[in-house]
Amino acid sequence: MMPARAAAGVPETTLVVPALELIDITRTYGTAENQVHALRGVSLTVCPGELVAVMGPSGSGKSTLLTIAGALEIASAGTVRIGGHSVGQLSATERAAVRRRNAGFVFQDYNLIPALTAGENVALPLELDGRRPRAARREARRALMEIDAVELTDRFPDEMSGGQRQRVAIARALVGSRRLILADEPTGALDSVTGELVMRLLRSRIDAGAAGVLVTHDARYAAWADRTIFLRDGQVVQSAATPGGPETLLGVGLQ
Ligand SMILES: Nc1ncnc2c1ncn2[C@@H]1O[C@H](COP(=O)(O)OP(=O)(O)OP(=O)(O)O)[C@@H](O)[C@H]1O
Repeated sequence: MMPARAAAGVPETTLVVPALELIDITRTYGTAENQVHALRGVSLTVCPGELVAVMGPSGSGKSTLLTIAGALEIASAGTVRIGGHSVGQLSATERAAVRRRNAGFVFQDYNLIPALTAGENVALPLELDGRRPRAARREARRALMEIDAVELTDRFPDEMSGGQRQRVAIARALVGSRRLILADEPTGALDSVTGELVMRLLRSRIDAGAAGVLVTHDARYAAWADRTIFLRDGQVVQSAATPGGPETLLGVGLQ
């Protein structure tokens, strides 16, 4: 008998191109006796519609993993594919273009451009990608509105608190149609209500088809992810689905 999906004209298997593939990634800093092995053979695949949380003690390699995932840094060994494109062989300019089009980044230190207002900071990635300035500004304003920060549109970063800068940085990561969101402690400087708002926004982008990697120390926020991986000394020591919320993540001995 013909399977129901085939009978309905639906292909049996649909090929999903992962938004991010890290295959056997190693990252070593320094030389000889000063060598630090930040990542040792880490593999991670994140598909559209999936949010993966990364937890682990300080120095375990979480930020390194994220910067390599976003092609900001090059791996010492291993393969990185973003949206199916291998980034290892690309020039710095080509990598920047792949990153800009595909990935939205929230950095630990926000990385806003001091000479630009919040609105201009958020609009910048769209403008760099060829969007007309007025349309980019309109979209930036919408992104700021979503995160309850539209009143910051005309303010410069040094006129904002840490939490306000963080909200602008999140708007910049989510603006446009980026298919991969990489967030390093995006809730660090935020009160718990705003933290929840950020996670709801991130989750709705993921549910609309983006993919995400979220570095967090907080199991409450990791519970918004579909899966959590735990790093220790640059290696994945555990990977757990999170259907039951934070309870499933507690008690794994992370300090
Ligand atoms: N640019 C660098 N040069 C030398 N060593 C580095 C560099 N970046 C990271 N490291 C080292 O690599 C290891 C992993 O660092 P990483 O910042 O990825 O850890 P982390 O888990 O994000 O830590 P935290 O939670 O404190 O942010 C650490 O030992 C760190 O000192």
